[in-house]
Order: sequence, then structure tokens, then C-alpha cells
Amino acid sequence: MEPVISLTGVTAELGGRPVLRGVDLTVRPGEVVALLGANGSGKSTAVRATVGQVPVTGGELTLFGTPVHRFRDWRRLGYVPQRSTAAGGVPATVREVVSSGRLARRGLRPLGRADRAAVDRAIDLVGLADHAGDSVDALSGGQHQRVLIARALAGEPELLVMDEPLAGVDLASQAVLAETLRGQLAGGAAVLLVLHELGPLRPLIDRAVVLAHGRVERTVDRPGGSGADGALPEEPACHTHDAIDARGTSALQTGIL
Ligand SMILES: Nc1ncnc2c1ncn2[C@@H]1O[C@H](COP(=O)(O)OP(=O)(O)OP(=O)(O)O)[C@@H](O)[C@H]1O
Repeated sequence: MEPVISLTGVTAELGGRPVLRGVDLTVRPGEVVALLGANGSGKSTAVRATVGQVPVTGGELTLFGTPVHRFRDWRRLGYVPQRSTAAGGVPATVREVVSSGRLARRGLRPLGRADRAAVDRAIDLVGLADHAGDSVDALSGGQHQRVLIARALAGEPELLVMDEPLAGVDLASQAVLAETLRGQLAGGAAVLLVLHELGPLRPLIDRAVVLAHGRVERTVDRPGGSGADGALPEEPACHTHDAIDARGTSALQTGIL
């Protein structure tokens, strides 16, 4: 089956510094791949390169078989950026922000019945039906994150790319997201997501890819499976710095990160 995302020896630079130093990564239809790694290891850059926001300086990156620089079919892809970079200060309601997720599908046509139904479905899926008319500025951080997820879902994408979708989201909402993703997967979607903790998404993940210094350090298949117990700790600490306690000794015994 043709991969929906394929990175082969991908390099990228930011501010003149190499950030991705030859990343290989494949996501096939229906797969969920998690990108893990310490702060600064290149996770967000890999994701942003995948959605065409960071230019690739070497190697090959294809989306649905097309080199990313020639890819135009963005309606097939839903993107949830890191929260801090998204929609800050925009005076819009939840429904308006989520409706913008239909843009790539409908262009400049007014919202049709199918568009409105998809928007309502997405808002419902993330549990914000009671807040659809609220200003996003009035939402909590975790609710805001759910709006961004709903915006991506509203486009009914074949591929979801999410940068830390669980950041600032409480456990109950993480479980809601896991259920939502399960529904997307049942519909055949593929998912690439940056995570700091696998949390309730663990059983859904086909492959965990750990980045270090802009390269793939290791790959763990089926981190939720029984055979992966030794490879992934119960709940990986994702920041190397977090694993160092006040005395400067490592608090992590078996962590992959
Ligand atoms: N705009 C920029 N200009 C220069 N360097 C940058 C820029 N953005 C990020 N970097 C650097 O690129 C490296 C990778 O950053 P990236 O955001 O991809 O890491 P990350 O793994 O997603 O980290 P985190 O877990 O903190 O989100 C870091 O060393 C960072 O300092």
C-alpha cells in the first residue's frame, strides 16, 4: 500500500542551523505513528516539514505519493498545530473556527448542508456542542485545544497530523480524543502525532518513533502491545531534562527518552 507520508533521509534547517539531519519515517493508510523525543529533538520541525511549513533541504518527502513541494491536495490532510502558535487573539466563535477547517474543501463557496453537518459532527466529537456559539477567547486551554482538533476533523481528512494534541488536555478529555481517533481510524484515516506521553492513546499507536538530535533514535512497534513492555516504560518521561532530579541523577530507569 502506498504510504500517505514518506520521509527518506529528510534534512531541514531553521535559522541556518541543521535541525533534521536525515529522518526516515513512513505512515501507511490506517496507521497511527507517534513521534516522541526530548525538547528540541526536531519533532515539531518534522511535522511542520510534512505539512509544507518548513522547507526540506535534502532527502525526499512525499504526501500520498507526491513530493511535498508539488502537493496541492491539502483537503486530504487535517493539521493540528502546537497550541501556542494557533488562533491566538482571534475574536471568533468555536463554530467559526471549526468551520474554517472546511475551507480547503469548499473554497470560497458559502457553507452548504454537508459542510454544516461535518462542522457540527466535529464539534460534537470533541464534546464542545454546548460551547459552539462561545468565543474561543473565553475557553480554557484544554477546550481551545479541542477546538483545533475539531477544526482538523471538520475537513474529514484522510490524514491527521497533530502536534502535541494532548498538551494541557485533562485525562477525561484525553479519553475523548482517544475515542475520536478510534472513529477516524475505523473510517480508514492515518495519523501522525507528536506526543510527550502516550497516555490513553497508547493502545491505538502502531509505531512510536523516537527522535534525538534531528535523527530517528529508535522505533518501537505496537508500544501498547505486551511485547513492548521492555521497550517503552509505563509512561515515558519525554524530556531528558525531566528525567534528571534535583541531585542531578537520572530518575529514569528504563525510559526510552
Ligand atoms: N525558528 C527557529 N529558528 C531557529 N531554530 C529553531 C527555530 N525553531 C526551532 N528551532 C530549533 O530547532 C530545534 C528543534 O525544534 P523543534 O521545535 O522541532 O523541537 P521539538 O522536538 O518539537 O521540541 P519540543 O518538545 O520542545 O516541542 C531546536 O533546537 C530549536 O531550538
